[in-house]
Amino acid sequence: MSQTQTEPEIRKGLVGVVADTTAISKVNPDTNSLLYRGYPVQELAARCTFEEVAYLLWHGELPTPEQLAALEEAGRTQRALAPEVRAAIDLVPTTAHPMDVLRTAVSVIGATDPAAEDASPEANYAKSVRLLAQIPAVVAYDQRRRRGQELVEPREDLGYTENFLHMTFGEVPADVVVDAFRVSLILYAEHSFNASTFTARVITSTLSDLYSAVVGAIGALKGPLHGGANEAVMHVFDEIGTAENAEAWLDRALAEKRKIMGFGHRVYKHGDSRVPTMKAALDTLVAHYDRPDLAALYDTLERAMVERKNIQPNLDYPSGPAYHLMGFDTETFTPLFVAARITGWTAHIMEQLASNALIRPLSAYHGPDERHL
Ligand SMILES: CC(=O)SCCNC(=O)CCNC(=O)[C@H](O)C(C)(C)COP(=O)(O)OP(=O)(O)OC[C@H]1O[C@@H](n2cnc3c(N)ncnc32)[C@H](O)[C@@H]1OP(=O)(O)O
Ligand SMILES: O=C([O-])CC(=O)C(=O)O
Repeated sequence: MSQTQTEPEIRKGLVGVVADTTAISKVNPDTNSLLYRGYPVQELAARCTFEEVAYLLWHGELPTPEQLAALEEAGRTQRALAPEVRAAIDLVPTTAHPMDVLRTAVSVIGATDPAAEDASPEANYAKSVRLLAQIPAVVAYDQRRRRGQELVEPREDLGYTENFLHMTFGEVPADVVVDAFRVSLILYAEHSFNASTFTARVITSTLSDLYSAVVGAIGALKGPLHGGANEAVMHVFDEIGTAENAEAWLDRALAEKRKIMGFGHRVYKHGDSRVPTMKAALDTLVAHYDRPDLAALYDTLERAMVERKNIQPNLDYPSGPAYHLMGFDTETFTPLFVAARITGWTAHIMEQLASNALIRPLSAYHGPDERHL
């Protein structure tokens, strides 16, 4: 760049860049609040089913009883794995990460949908409902096959959350477990322009199809700086072992300049608005499963991290151990995040299409000046 040109302002990682408007959710780090279509997420977590929240994110309003019944009915009848999706899952070795299996399965669901290229709002809504219904079957079957267990067929008499757990574990667990799972799904459902949602919007902005956008979003969510952190938190807990080891482990990890999984956030700098609600759900699980040792490790590491770095936990910190207590394998945690976030992603895909502009930022070249052979 010549001396006379002014340097463009680079916002590495797009930090602080407002890329577009959205009416789906509002993350406010100043008031530490998160609204879905205007409703505080804590109120939704206290009072709503996951399907009600899905409907809210997609349509902008909570459903009437008739609208909810229609959504539930549409979901219930699409819960079973199609044979070609099951066959595709079986082709993926169990050495692959479950996020890779889910990414592949969603790709096959898209490739076998005759309406995949239909980008009308009606067709995209139908695809969103289908993915909401089918992702639990993929996640549950993949965990079971890794354990050498048979597939469990869905039950149409159960709600979404109960059926998800039934397909995974072959039984519906205690109410306290079902409820903690429901809360986690609602808290994970949506979070404005996070990396995976933005990925989905970038792909959508080229007028690619909804399934391609979701496959890309799954890839973005997999990374440990984003959704992969809920799995990584559990690996940290396993590495530390017990609460007595937590402070020494943390000091070592910080000295090695490691990022402590489950802590920090790009937007929230004084704590994640969702953590108190998820921590309360974790507490009910700790009591139910009688695991004060896990709670002690959780508290000790959090206290030490706040003391040393003044960095607060994010949602993945309580979700990881909560999913562990529910009985999920650690590698299944991020696919559970997908099962929830499919609602937010698809809401954003539809919002992007309704007012589309190709997303294509500029870059400042810093390679060699023009030269010739
Ligand atoms: C649901 C979700 O996706 S929530 C996010 C889940 N991800 C994680 O939990 C992974 C761990 N956390 C992190 O890596 C980061 O906090 C991120 C990626 C989430 C946010 O990162 P950014 O907004 O880019 O913050 P940034 O990386 O600039 O951090 C600012 C400072 O805090 C430090 N910091 C931030 N998070 C952490 C952490 N978890 N452990 C140690 N140090 C941290 C950084 O090292 C940096 O320090 P420095 O100024 O001395 O270099
Ligand atoms: O908003 C973010 O950057 C990450 C996050 O918490 C989420 O996607 O839930």
